[in-house]
Amino acid sequence: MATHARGLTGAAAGAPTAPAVVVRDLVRSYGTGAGVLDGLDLEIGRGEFVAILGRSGSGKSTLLRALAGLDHDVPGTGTVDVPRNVSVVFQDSRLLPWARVLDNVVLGHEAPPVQARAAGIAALAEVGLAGRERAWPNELSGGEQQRVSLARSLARSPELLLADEPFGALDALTRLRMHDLLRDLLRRHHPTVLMVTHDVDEAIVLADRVVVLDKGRIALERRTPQGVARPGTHTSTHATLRAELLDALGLDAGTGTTTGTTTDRKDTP
Ligand SMILES: Nc1ncnc2c1ncn2[C@@H]1O[C@H](COP(=O)(O)OP(=O)(O)OP(=O)(O)O)[C@@H](O)[C@H]1O
Repeated sequence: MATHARGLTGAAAGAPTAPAVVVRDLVRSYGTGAGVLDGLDLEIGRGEFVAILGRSGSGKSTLLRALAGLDHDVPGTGTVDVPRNVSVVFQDSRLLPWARVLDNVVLGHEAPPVQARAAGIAALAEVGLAGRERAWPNELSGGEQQRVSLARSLARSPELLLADEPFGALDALTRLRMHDLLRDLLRRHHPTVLMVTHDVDEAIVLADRVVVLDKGRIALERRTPQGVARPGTHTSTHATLRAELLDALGLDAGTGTTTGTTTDRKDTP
């Protein structure tokens, strides 16, 4: 069976340069067919932001769920090492409609109630929702609900933030505002981030490194212009990288739009 080790052990735990996430030979298969993940290897450095692209059904969410430890019912092998404190943000904010905003943020928080509420109030202020603590989720816009979702993650000071198409349901303008907010939050909190997205441009402008999944393995990985090049890697300009990623996704670079190029486009009639 696959293992999901919480917390790095041994020499890795004490070494400042040790990766935050280490995935080795990860196999996941839902049925009797070919594995959705087929011996995938991935390392993510501490504080690094990795975006995962891939065609629909390429296994992006399956990988994210494995890192989140949410896949105990999925047969597979391999090892996943992640930090102890992991938060997940999904495409839909998953707020409880019967709980006020602050209660949604602190629900399940491990700290004593007073500290949890203080952390929740601070996190809501950080995402620009100071004063909305007592609002009900249905009184908020989609973008505001996603801000609450980010606040809920932030309030837990995660070492690893996993995001599954966190801005996928938002309109283009709100999405750009959320990009600015996320950058701002990451500058202050420095978690390690793995974000699944269908948007090639979003991946390039936000992440340090972009990884393309195909047939359950990594087909391509590239540093972005803002990513720090390491020995053995190369850094491209946005346009070059975009063309390269689209090619790896089997898309034509000419299909881009002003709001971003999504990897879903081929599947859309
Ligand atoms: N619970 C499940 N039971 C059976 N098959 C599943 C299950 N979850 C996912 N799959 C299958 O595994 C494959 C990979 O799914 P996954 O959700 O990881 O893909 P994805 O790359 O995130 O796709 P998308 O971009 O469309 O969200 C798909 O073929 C999907 O149908």
